Amino acid sequence: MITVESLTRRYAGFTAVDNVSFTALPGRVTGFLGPNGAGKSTTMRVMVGLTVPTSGTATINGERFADLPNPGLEVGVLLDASAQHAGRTGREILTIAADTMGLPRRRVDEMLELVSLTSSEAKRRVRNYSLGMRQRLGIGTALLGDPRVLILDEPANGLDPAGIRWMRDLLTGFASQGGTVLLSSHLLHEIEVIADDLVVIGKGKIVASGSKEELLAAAGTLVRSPSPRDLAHALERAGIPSTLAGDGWVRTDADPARVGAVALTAGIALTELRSAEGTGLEDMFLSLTADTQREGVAA
Ligand SMILES: Nc1ncnc2c1ncn2[C@@H]1O[C@H](COP(=O)(O)OP(=O)(O)OP(=O)(O)O)[C@@H](O)[C@H]1O
Repeated sequence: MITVESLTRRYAGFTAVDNVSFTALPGRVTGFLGPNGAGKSTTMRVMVGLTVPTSGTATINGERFADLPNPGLEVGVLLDASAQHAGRTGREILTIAADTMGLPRRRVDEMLELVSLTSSEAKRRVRNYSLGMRQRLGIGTALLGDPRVLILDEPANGLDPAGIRWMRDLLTGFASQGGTVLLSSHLLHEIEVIADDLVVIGKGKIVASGSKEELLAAAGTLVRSPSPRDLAHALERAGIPSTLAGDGWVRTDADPARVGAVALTAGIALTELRSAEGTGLEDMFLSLTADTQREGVAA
């Protein structure tokens, strides 16, 4: 289990991660989503002791990463597949990691087989690896110590379609045996297929978290108007809470018929009105993070 509590990380007056709390549970794949620069990598770096938090904590099975005696046996980490020593071969990288963790050398061959790197590829220097091969090697390194927790930043990056499916099966299999998986990805379709739980972050703050089903079902109503603020005020007067989602969109939990009636009574023109349910993860993601998107896109 991964527990993040009131985590904040500031850089010279800029708050990259702002009072973030969530858990990633055993037996489940938790998808960590957010626009570029939202704070995903920073949060994951704090989890694995690479970045010191300004305040708050991140623990793995109740312990801070820095306090784990042999961290590779508890948590497998893949944050940047290109950060591996480019002058070493794949086999050397796995062998050094196995020695560091006190694991038998046979684990190296088992991992090479698991991630489908051939023995001739394993002898090649990592600088000559393709991105997908580096990613496979990174996954092999993460799984070497047979950990119960995985923290993966964009693990599908660079993988071919068969590789993406392999990764999906690997991670769902890992979780189904009681493992905890936290993965970030911009591939929303991948997340939609694989994740049980979602944590959505925008501009350093959590904007939604919960089970995928809950979040997709509770998408509510999306309504668009040339006067979104007037609409939000009219809804408020009618006792309906709403949020401005940017680009004229307003999101509310009330059903579309009620929202339409309020707009009619208030004389506010609408350009679109629909239930957000069933629109899928991409629309949910874009509407939840519209205020924090560079492009200002809405659902
Ligand atoms: N060492 C640092 N010094 C200053 N700012 C930093 C540092 N590390 C991260 N940031 C800033 O913190 C913010 C969050 O970055 P982070 O890499 O966590 O985002 P992300 O959600 O992983 O983005 P992406 O989807 O693009 O990978 C960004 O604005 C980034 O520029």
